[in-house]
Amino acid sequence: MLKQPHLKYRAFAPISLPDRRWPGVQITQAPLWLSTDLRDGNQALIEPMDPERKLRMFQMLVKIGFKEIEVGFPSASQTDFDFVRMLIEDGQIPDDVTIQVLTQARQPLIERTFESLVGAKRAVVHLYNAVAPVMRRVVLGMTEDQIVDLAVTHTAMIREMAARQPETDFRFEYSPEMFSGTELAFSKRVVDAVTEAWGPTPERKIIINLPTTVEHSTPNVFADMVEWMHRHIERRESVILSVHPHNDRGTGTAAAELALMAGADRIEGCLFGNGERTGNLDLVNIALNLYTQGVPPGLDFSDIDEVRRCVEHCNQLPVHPRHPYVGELVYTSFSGSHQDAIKKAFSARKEGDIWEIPYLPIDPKDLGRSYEAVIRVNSQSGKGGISYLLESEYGIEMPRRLQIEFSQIVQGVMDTHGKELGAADLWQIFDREYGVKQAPALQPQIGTAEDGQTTVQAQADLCVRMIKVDGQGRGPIDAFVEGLNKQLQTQVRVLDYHEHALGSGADAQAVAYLELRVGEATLFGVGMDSNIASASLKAIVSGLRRAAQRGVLKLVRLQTV
Ligand SMILES: CC(=O)SCCNC(=O)CCNC(=O)[C@H](O)C(C)(C)COP(=O)(O)OP(=O)(O)OC[C@H]1O[C@@H](n2cnc3c(N)ncnc32)[C@H](O)[C@@H]1OP(=O)(O)O
Ligand SMILES: CC(C)C(=O)C(=O)O
Repeated sequence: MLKQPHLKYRAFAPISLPDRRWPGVQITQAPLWLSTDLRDGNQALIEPMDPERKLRMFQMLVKIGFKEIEVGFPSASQTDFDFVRMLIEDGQIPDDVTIQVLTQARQPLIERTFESLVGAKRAVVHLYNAVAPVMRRVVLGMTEDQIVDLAVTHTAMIREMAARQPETDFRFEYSPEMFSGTELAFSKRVVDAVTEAWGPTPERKIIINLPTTVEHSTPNVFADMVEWMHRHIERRESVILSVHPHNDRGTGTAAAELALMAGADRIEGCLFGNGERTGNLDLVNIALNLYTQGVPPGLDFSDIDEVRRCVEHCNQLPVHPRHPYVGELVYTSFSGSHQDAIKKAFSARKEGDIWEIPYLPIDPKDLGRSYEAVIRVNSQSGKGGISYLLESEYGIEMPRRLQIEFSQIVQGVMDTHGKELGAADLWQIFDREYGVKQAPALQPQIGTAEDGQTTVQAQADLCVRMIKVDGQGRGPIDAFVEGLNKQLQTQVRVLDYHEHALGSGADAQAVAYLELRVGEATLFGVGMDSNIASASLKAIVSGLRRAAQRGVLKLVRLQTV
């Protein structure tokens, strides 16, 4: 065994392009898109799609807005051949959509390919052959000249066959397979020869597609290679320069974006990055990256979960929960500081503002997702997340110091159970702690004394005892506290007061949050009632009951009801 096994690998070589321009380029428009889900994606599946799945995928791609769709390798299998026939014969191809099919540079395969396309209005015939040194040497056993000849001969053959089926508007794509592992000068030689053999014009361009069949360099090297081709190939004005990245190093998206900056016009890939090995380029990722820069991608992902369901059904492969833009967890923050920032940014945001929500690069609603899962609470969460959930799901707008108090209570529960808490769990904890829903009746009678002061008579169940309250003050709260203090050894003071309405119309409720000083302790009480004064009095009782449970409340007189 080798002592240093890494020494069997060769490092990729940088490209000499000192005046490279791509690093300063900004992408300001969407590329032409080609979905190869039904070809490169399909050929990588454990079980290739059956006709039902193929059609469902095709229809989804059309619905998303793809105008060029590679639908298969019709000479490879009867299933692929029949699918192309079905699309054509059943009129499944909309007028503004062009199908594309792949073939090797072998006459019988090309003949079969043309057979599959009889009757199509438009089609792109896509020819490939490997050009990289290892493929020339090991797989094809051909010299450079023979490779050029292979490509040119079969391009000419396709041209002739296309001329024999004039009812179809044929376009042509050529891929020097393994371009990213090939000497640039040789790629240019093959591509120029093929372009000449096809004879494109600026009005009827050839598609030259540069694949990273296997990604084996950093994306800047691929960008250099694309820019070099963009600047050196002949008849550039008659060429649509396309790229076809794979994702072996996990940088397929970066490679595609840098390639666009380097001069590529068109991108091939699959939805959510299905495809050989680590997959093809993820087209959704690129499209939505553009979207978040204010560039319309021309593809519709406004119901991204529908697309995901379709892709999972057709590919019989799951999409990872952390997959960009679509994963189940990608709009969810668990950690406290993220939740805090999101909550504050949502509160500060006004209709029509630029989207600037920290930790949320895109508005989930733009993709048909809700804000429900944006914040989830576990042991990493803080007050921001907890209060966001109670506010968004139950309309509870806790004042800041109550948020701090309540988050410590939640943390205690979390430390005991260690599980995620949903909004309903938080509401249960809140209700249990502050006794909101089952608050004891107060039966308050609020009146006005001769001197204009407010009078309150009520009964208050303080856990330890039910007491009768009879007080007078500047308002109902003041009067109630005055009445309470006459009977309490531990004196009560109201430090802060917040209230808001919950719901509207006949069912509207007021929620009051009162911060109390009870002896040496400071704590909150919460009250809910259809009457705002009663909600406040209930909040005081709620706080005192909590104080009693902690043993910090002492009565002076035992004046029971
Ligand atoms: C990077 C890519 O994704 S390219 C697309 C790859 N996709 C597929 O291969 C899926 C569909 N393919 C198939 O079903 C089959 O490979 C077929 C039907 C096309 C051909 O099958 P077979 O004739 O049995 O050949 P096989 O698959 O073993 O291919 C190898 C032969 O094709 C030759 N070959 C490979 N690529 C090409 C090409 N682009 N042009 C011409 N010949 C080629 C090889 O040199 C080899 O030739 P040899 O038999 O003389 O050694
Ligand atoms: C046929 C070509 C474009 C291909 O699929 C690849 O090189 O990955």
